[in-house]
Amino acid sequence: MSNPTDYLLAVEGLTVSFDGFKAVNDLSFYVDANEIHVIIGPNGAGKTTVLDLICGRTRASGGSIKFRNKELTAMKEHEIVKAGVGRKFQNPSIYDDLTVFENLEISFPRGRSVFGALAFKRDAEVRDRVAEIAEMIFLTDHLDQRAEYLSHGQKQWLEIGMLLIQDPELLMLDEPVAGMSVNERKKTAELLNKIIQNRSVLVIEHDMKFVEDIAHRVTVLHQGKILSEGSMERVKNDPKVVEVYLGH
Ligand SMILES: Nc1ncnc2c1ncn2[C@@H]1O[C@H](COP(=O)(O)OP(=O)(O)OP(=O)(O)O)[C@@H](O)[C@H]1O
Repeated sequence: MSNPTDYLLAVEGLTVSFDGFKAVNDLSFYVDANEIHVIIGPNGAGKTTVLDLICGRTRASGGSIKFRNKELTAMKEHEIVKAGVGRKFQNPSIYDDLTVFENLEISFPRGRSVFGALAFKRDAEVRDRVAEIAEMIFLTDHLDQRAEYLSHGQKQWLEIGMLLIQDPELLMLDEPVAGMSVNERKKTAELLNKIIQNRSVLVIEHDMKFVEDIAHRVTVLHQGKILSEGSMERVKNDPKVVEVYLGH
C-alpha cells in the first residue's frame, strides 16, 4: 500500500460544515504526480467546495490536505499559491483592456526588483517564457490582441496560461470547457495532456465526453462523500453512479 507521503496531494478525512450541514464529509482522495484527476458529481455534491478548501478560500472543520507533504489547512491562500497550487475559477479573471502578451507578462512571478544589465536579462527571460506559454495555449498569433476580443475559449486558455507561467505543481480547474466549441474542447484536452509532463491537474467537469478524453482517474462525489472512484470506464459502469448522476 502506498504511503500518503508518496502522493503529490493527499486529502484525508476532509470535512467542512456550513451551519451544521456537511458539504464535504470525511472525504479522502489522492492525486499522483503527472496525473489528471477529475471530480464529477451532481449539483451541490461539494465539488467546488473541495477546491475552495484546497486553495485555502474555505477553512476545513476537520481532516487534512497534504501537498508535497506540507499541511495546507493551516496555510493562507497566498502561501498555498506560493507552495505551488494554482486555481482557475469558472469565470475568467483576465484583464480585458490588456493584450494577451501583457496579461501573461503581469502574471510572471516577480522576484526582487533588479536593475541595469540584470533587468535587461530578466526582460528577455520574461519574453521567452511568454512566447513559450502563448504557443502552448494556442495564442501565438494573438499576442498583440486585446483580451476582450478573444473568443470565450481563448479567454479560458489565456487564464490557464496566466497560471502556467507561475509553474504550479498542481493546477485546479473548475469546468474548463463549459461553453467551448467542440474544437476548443479538443484543443483543451490536448493542452492538459501536454502540461501534465511537469505537473498534476485536478479538474471539476460535467462534460462526460471531455472527462473520457482526459481523466486518468475519476472521483465521483455525492453529498460530500465519495460515491465511486477509478478509471472513467469503471466509474461510468458503476450502477450507483448511473443512478445518482449519469442516468439523468
Ligand atoms: N459558503 C457556504 N455557505 C453555506 N453553504 C455552502 C457554502 N458553500 C457551499 N455551500 C453548500 O454546500 C453544498 C455543496 O456546494 P458546491 O458548490 O461545492 O457543490 P458542487 O458540487 O460544486 O455543485 P455544482 O455542480 O452545482 O457547482 C451546496 O449545498 C451548497 O449550497
